Amino acid sequence: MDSAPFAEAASELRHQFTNLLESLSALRSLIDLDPQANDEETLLDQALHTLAEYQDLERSSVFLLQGRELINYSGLSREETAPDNPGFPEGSPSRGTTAYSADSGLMGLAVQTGQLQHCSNCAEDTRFRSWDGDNSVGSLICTPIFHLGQPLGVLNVSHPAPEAFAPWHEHLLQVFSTMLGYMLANHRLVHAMEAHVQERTMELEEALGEAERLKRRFEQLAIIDDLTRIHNRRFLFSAAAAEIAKAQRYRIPLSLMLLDLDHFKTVNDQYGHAAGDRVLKEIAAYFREQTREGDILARMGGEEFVLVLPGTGTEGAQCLGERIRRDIRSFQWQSEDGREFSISVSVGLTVLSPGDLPDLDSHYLLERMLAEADKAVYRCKAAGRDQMDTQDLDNDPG
Ligand SMILES: Nc1nc2c(ncn2[C@@H]2O[C@H](COP(=O)(O)OP(=O)(O)OP(=O)(O)O)[C@@H](O)[C@H]2O)c(=O)[nH]1
Repeated sequence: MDSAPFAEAASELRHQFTNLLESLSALRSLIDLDPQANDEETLLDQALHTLAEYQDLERSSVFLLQGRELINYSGLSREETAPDNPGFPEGSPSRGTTAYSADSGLMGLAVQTGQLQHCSNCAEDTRFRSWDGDNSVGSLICTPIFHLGQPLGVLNVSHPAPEAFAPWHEHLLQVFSTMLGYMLANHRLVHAMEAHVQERTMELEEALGEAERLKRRFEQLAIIDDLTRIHNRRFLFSAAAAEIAKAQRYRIPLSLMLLDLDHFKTVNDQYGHAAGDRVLKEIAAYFREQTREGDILARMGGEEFVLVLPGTGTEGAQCLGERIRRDIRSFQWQSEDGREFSISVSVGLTVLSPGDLPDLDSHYLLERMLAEADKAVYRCKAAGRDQMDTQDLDNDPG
């Protein structure tokens, strides 16, 4: 019995079995690619490498659809399948520079019909148009890449010899391009989500920044007097108590001055409320000029201001208070209708000297200093205004 046909059949079977195994290996390697790790071009390059690793393909490339054009994204020739030599085949168009109409040619046909296009003898097939006069293509398969019914591009494999591809090549490429479609869609989805998350994160950061600015603005507004733009009573109570605590701890003097404008009601009554407002603003600005860094200036309310001077004892504070009194007396204002007027101020001073009442709570001490300064102001008013009086804190133990 002639055993040759059996040997031939066995050899063919072995050949087909090897092809099947290699096809499965190519598909398995494709599954192993991480679609999230790379950009689209790298992903396609890696996909073509897995294909070339297991199959006898001379060239392969992927063209992606952009509008009505197919743009080359990845390409590989046999020589380049060495691990450290990825890229386009020599002489073929470089990445991203060649565009084919998606409405014509073999690739166009693949996109339009959604069917694999197999050109087994390119020299004689009228559907085939060579790249820039390249006649080295004998066989070509263009497989459409689709995902959920949407065309994404075309996977091309070619061989210089005609009739190079068998039906199992077509089957493999169809499965391969379907999986490639899933990978591409997955990759785009992940990246679109990442971009979306990044955009939302930036928006959130901007909103947080804005909220922080608004918070600071409101905090600022809460401690600033509307009319004069200097600090208000709320600020005074927290800031001055802290300064008093510091003065007690480091045993340094601290002066507190209450400045109460005299007969301010008369200013409003005689020259108008607008003139009164202007006086308050300008006097606040003048007080600000007189303060040093670290001093606290606040409008207590109405026509009453407070100056807290850390590190300043009785002599320095009296000197400043007297200068302020004289200056204010000398200022001339004008009403809306051109009448000139001046005002005066009564200054009540109290001084915390080093070692004074060290055990008292700073908030309580502040209240006490304000009350003492108020007594001093009261005495000024009673004595005819436009003067300064000092109330010694020790003279009136709480
Ligand atoms: N224009 C203006 N007037 C204010 C403001 N706040 C308080 N006043 C006025 O300041 C005046 C304070 O009057 P009084 O408390 O009687 O004190 P005074 O007239 O200065 O008299 P003495 O303090 O006793 O010298 C009132 O007429 C208030 O209406 C303000 O923001 N703008």
